[in-house]
Formats: sequence, C-alpha cells, structure tokens
Amino acid sequence: MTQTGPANLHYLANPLLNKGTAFSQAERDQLGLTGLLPPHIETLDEQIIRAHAAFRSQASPIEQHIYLRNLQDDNEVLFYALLIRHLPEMMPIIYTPTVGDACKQFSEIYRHPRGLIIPYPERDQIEQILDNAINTDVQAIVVTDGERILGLGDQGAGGMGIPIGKLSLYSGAGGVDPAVTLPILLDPGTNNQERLDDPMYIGWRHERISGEEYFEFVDLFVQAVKRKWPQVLLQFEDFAQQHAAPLLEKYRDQLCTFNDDIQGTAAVTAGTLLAAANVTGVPLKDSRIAFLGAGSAGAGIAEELIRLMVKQGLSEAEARDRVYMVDRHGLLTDAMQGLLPFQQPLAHPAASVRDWAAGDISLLDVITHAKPNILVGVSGQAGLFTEEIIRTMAADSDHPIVLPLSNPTSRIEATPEQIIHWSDGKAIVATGSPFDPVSYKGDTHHIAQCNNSYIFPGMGLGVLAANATRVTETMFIAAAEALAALSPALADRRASLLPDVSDIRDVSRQIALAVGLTAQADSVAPKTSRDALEAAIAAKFWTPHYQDYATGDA
Ligand SMILES: NC(=O)c1ccc[n+]([C@@H]2O[C@H](COP(=O)([O-])OP(=O)(O)OC[C@H]3O[C@@H](n4cnc5c(N)ncnc54)[C@H](O)[C@@H]3O)[C@@H](O)[C@H]2O)c1
Ligand SMILES: O=C(O)C[C@H](O)C(=O)O
Ligand SMILES: [Mg+2]
Repeated sequence: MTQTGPANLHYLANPLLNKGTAFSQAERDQLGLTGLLPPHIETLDEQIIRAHAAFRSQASPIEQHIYLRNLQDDNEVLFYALLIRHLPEMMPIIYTPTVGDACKQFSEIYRHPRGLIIPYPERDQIEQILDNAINTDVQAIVVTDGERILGLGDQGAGGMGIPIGKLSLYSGAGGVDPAVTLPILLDPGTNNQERLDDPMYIGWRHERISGEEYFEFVDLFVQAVKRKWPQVLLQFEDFAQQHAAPLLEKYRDQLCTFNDDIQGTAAVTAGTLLAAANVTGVPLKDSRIAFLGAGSAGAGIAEELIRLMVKQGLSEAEARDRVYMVDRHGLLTDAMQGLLPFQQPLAHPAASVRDWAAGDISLLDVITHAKPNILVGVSGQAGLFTEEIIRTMAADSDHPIVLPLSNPTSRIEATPEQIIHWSDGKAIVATGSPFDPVSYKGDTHHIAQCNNSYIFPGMGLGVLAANATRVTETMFIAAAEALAALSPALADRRASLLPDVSDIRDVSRQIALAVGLTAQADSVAPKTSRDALEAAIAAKFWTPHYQDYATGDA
C-alpha cells in the first residue's frame, strides 16, 4: 500500500521505527518517503561510521552526550548499534559521569520528549499519563524522583537523565529491546534553590512535597503501574535516603521491583570483593570492612556482605561484628540518636568501642582500631579518604582493598592514583566512575569500575526472560557470584577485578542465567530446564537491526 502525506511521518518521527538514510528504495516508494531523504541509501554500518565521526567532532563530553541523546530520539537502532560498537568510549558519555552534568543542565539541553513525566499536580491523571506512553508493551521501567542524583543531590526534574541513561544500558548492555522500556520521572518538586530560581527550569516549580503526601503520590503511581502492566519490572533509582529503603520494603512483595542503589550496588560490590578475595587470599568471612557513608548504598552493600559471610560459615553476629559503618557523626553505635531503621542493625554496641575515641569515632579511629582490610566509600563527598587514612590502613594490611564508589568523578573519596601512591602500590582499587589504569613503580594497576551497571542490565534481562514475578535477595547474591566468576583477576592477579566494559553484554547474559535459575529456585518464576532458560534469554536478547517495512520482515 502506498502512503502519502503526513502518514509517512509515522516512520520518520518515531525513533523506534525511523531508519533515516537506511530506508530502502522500496520502502521509500511504499511509505511516501521519496524526496524527504537524501538519495544515497546507506547501510547501518555506513550510518555507524558517519555517526561516530560526528560524535568525535563534538567539543566536550556534554556536547557528545547531547549528540547521542538526539540520535537516540531520532533513530534508536542506529543509536544502539553505535553505542554497542563503541561501548567503552560511549558509556561514560551516556551514563556516569557525564550523565551527572546532563542532569544538572537538563533544562538547558532539553530537546525532545522521552518517557513520561508525572508532576504532582497531575497525580489524578496518572492512568491517562501511562496510556500516553508511545510504547504500549512496557516490560521494564526505571523511575526516579530526582532527589539524590548520583552524589549531586536534588536535581528536580533534571533527574530524568538517570532513568534514560539506565535504560540505555538495559538495551546497550543487557540486550533488552528498547521498545519495551520506559523511563519515568515522578516530579514532586525540588528543594534545589538554584533550579527554583532558574527561569529556564522545566520541572514543577515548587518545593518538594514530603511526608504522607509524598508516599501517597508514589503509591498512586505504583498502583497505576500495577493495574496497567501487572508483570512489569519496576526499578527505583536515585531516591533520597529517607525514601529509598521504606519504598523498597513497602513494594518488594507487591510487584516485581528492586532498588538499584541499595540492591544493584550491593551485588556489584559483593561480586568485586569476592573476586578480590581470590587475589588477596583473604576470604570475605575473614575480612573486616569499613564504610564511609551509611546510606542506601552503604547499608545495602553491608547487608549483602553479611549475608555472604554467613553463607561462608559465620554466625550473623560474627558477620555483623566485622562491619563498621561511619557516617557524618562517626561510627554508628547503638548509643546514637536518630538512626534510621535500616541503620540500626548495623550499629556496634557502644560499649565495645568505648576506648576508641573520646567523642565521635572517626573513620581514622576505625581504621586504627578495627584494622579493616576493606574500605568502601559511599558518602557522595569528595576527598574524604585522606592520605593519613590510606597510609594507616596500608600499614596494617598486605592487600588493602579500597573502593571509592561515590559518583560522579567529582565526588570520589580519593582517586585511584592517590590511593595507589599513598599505599605504596599495595592497594587494590575499584571505583564507581570510570578511571584509566595507574602506573606506579613500573606496575600497571587496572581500575575496575565497580558500578551497578554490571548488575541491573543482566538482572533486567534475567527477570524478563524468566518471567519472574518478584526480585529476591538471593537473585542478587546469584548475580554477585556470577559476576565474580567472570573476573579476569581469577586468571591473572594483575588484571582488573571486573570484566572489561566491552564484554558487558556477555556478562549480562551470564548474570541473566544465574538470576533466572535463582528466580526459579525461589519459586518466583515458572520452572523450566536450564536449556529452556538459556534459549529464552537468547530469544529475548535484542541486537539493533532494521526491519524491512517493504517486505514486513522483522
Ligand atoms: N558505584 C555505584 O554503583 C554506586 C551505586 C549507588 C550509589 N553510589 C554513590 O554512593 C553515594 C551515596 O549514595 P547513597 O544512595 O548511599 O546516598 P545516601 O544519601 O543514602 O547516603 C550517603 C550517606 O553518606 C553520608 N555522608 C555524607 N557526608 C559524609 C561525611 N562527611 N562523612 C561520613 N558520611 C557522610 C550521609 O549522611 C549519608 O548517610 C553517591 O555518590 C552515589 O553516587 C555509587
Ligand atoms: O548511576 C550510577 O553510576 C551508579 C549509581 O546508581 C549511583 O547512583 O551512583
Ligand atoms: Mg543510582
């Protein structure tokens, strides 16, 4: 059937359908596209080369981000084909750290609609808003409310950059068809005065609603999602500390959901530390672990490590005794006022650490007295791992493991270069944001990127391929163990603790298998054979390719 007039826009304006210069002559004839496109018909490969040159010609990472986001809003097949071919080069642009700048500048760089925005004043219309999604078969949602964007705090509606970036990795790293993904921003206002004062701010210009009103708003959203897409996987991302854990507890048994900052981070860190244990020869159960930052990520990681230490033979009390959480007011103890419910089980008896300091027990006090061999930074504050802290730690440990996980790069607790120099080359380092290898005294230290991006794409693929209805803690343990088993450091102690980013699609497939098998064992997914699950993962795994609209071939 030959189409003429505006109907052809259907193909050009929908990024899930558009092929740009790759529309064939037959398609151009049939869809009424002749004259709208330059005459030279390109292959996807040629388009990738041209798009890569254009990407390279951008003057700065944020310009490159803007370029890629525009390409994504124009032609998703080309965007993903380009991204997958150049993942190590482009991941830091569409994701951490550049996505942090994109969130800060979201209003200035806003070009096209993507996903859904649900402002608080429109809370009575959530069902209609969900109906307006351009993709109807929605299987995976990432939602944020913009309140704790990386370590950059409240970015209001600018937080939308994060669900967009995370879902780009669902498809780019996890093989989930972009047609089934949906980024969502809940906009309950912002307390970021700079945004409220900015005439260009595109969000709801109002201070954040809070308390009961806030939880009711989120509940209206979750219940509407459950009604419209009962099977959907709902990933919560970058919610503030006072909301993240309560929302997870409230919804984890109501639908297929997880909190990436709590659970995804826990799994990637556990996987990194299981791999590190093979390098150092010190099993996790014999480690002592200090955290700077006892928030969503810190507590999530701590609880996961405790579960693993118990699995390795410790009692829960023994495992808890090995974990030290330091926050703004020092080491968490049971004498502290105002600990949040999720922090309380991680507090040490005050009596057991009474002699460590006269007042608040600092991280340095913890390093001095507890002599941890593992130090994790999830404070969102730059520079807190001082030279004295690292030197003190290295003096007591042959292989100190130091993980400054705060993102983006500007928030890191200490750079790999600093840590390796201060520890005289002894430290094993992994970071939340990407870093180049460090040379020190003739050795090259590879810096793994310990970021939940190694987990959530495979988790998403596994949940969808296995038809899981819930996300359990054991599924995250399985993901951590699968990741650790893929560590290049198993074969070569000098290699990175985690697989190269260029291998992340294979990593995601392996994690998906482990997650799917565990979902079946946990009875949250229909039982199948391992072969059938592998086949389901392979069938679900999307690679960018063009459909032939002339013949109807997919
Ligand atoms: N690498 C990853 O995959 C990954 C995953 C999740 C979070 N993160 C990063 O971790 C950081 C924290 O995230 P979160 O979700 O836990 O946030 P959060 O707000 O829940 O927790 C941060 C905690 O750090 C504490 N803190 C702040 N300043 C401190 C100081 N000077 N000394 C000690 N503690 C201090 C806060 O009181 C809070 O409890 C962010 O920068 C985030 O980007 C990284
Ligand atoms: O987004 C990231 O890079 C990791 C993590 O989810 C974070 O909030 O820092
Ligand atoms: Mg996050």
